[in-house]
Amino acid sequence: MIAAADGVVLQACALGLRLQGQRIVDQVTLPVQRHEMLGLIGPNGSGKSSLLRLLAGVIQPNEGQVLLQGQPLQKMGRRAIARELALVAQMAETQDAISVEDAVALGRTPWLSALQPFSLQDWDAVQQALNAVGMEAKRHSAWHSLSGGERQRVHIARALAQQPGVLLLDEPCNHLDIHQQLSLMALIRALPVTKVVALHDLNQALACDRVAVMQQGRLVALGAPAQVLDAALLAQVFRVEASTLVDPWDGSRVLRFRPLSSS
Ligand SMILES: Nc1ncnc2c1ncn2[C@@H]1O[C@H](COP(=O)(O)OP(=O)(O)OP(=O)(O)O)[C@@H](O)[C@H]1O
Repeated sequence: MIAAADGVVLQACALGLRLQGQRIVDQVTLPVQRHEMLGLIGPNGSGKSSLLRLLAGVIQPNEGQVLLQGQPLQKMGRRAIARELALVAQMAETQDAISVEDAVALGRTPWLSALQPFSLQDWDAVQQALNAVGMEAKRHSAWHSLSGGERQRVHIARALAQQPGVLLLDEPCNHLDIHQQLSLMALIRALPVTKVVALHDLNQALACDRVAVMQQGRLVALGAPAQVLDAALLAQVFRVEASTLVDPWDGSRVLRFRPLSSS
């Protein structure tokens, strides 16, 4: 559990985003605690990706602001932000003619300068990141030769090589087989950094420290998964009837769903 004294590292303050006259993110205030794993959940189109992009400074809000370590993101340079925070976007792309190792090495960019060229320490960070996602055997492979799941792992390795204090991940388990999903979630959970993870699998969300629930651009609930993900919220936000089972293997809670009729 996260102690309040750990402090807030990233904060959305009354954030609003409008696109083509539509409210995509609406008055979202969300403090992210140091070293917590915060699951960001909500139905398709509820604004999860948009909120992550706002939190990363990739897009600018129409209202409110984002504070990173207490500083307004809009006043920070890209390089300063990239030293603190990495975003692994959904379906992120990379230049075709690049090796896996070079794609991961791009994560070191915020730390390099004319006076500080790529060093052994940078290669160490790349090596560790490749090991963490189990892609060291493919380090010399061409990016375009990878499967969808392997590309996803390389994107995560690039973010890890960046060595940020805050990691934002947009549906990191997309394209991954069940073994890779479980090992990636365990890897993410064990990282000694602050994590905000957009997830569709509500059973994966149960393993987060807290969950933030989005609906039509608004933050409608925030708290411990066991408290937040009750039958009433699941019906109202996700339009499902849920039952809770207990896994006899370890006693953990498992959710099962049936769709509610749309009427
Ligand atoms: N560039 C854009 N222009 C107009 N509308 C947009 C744009 N980007 C996103 N939207 C709209 O904003 C809403 C929220 O999209 P967003 O991708 O943030 O939702 P999401 O919760 O991440 O969805 P999903 O679970 O399907 O990935 C959607 O209705 C989407 O169509």
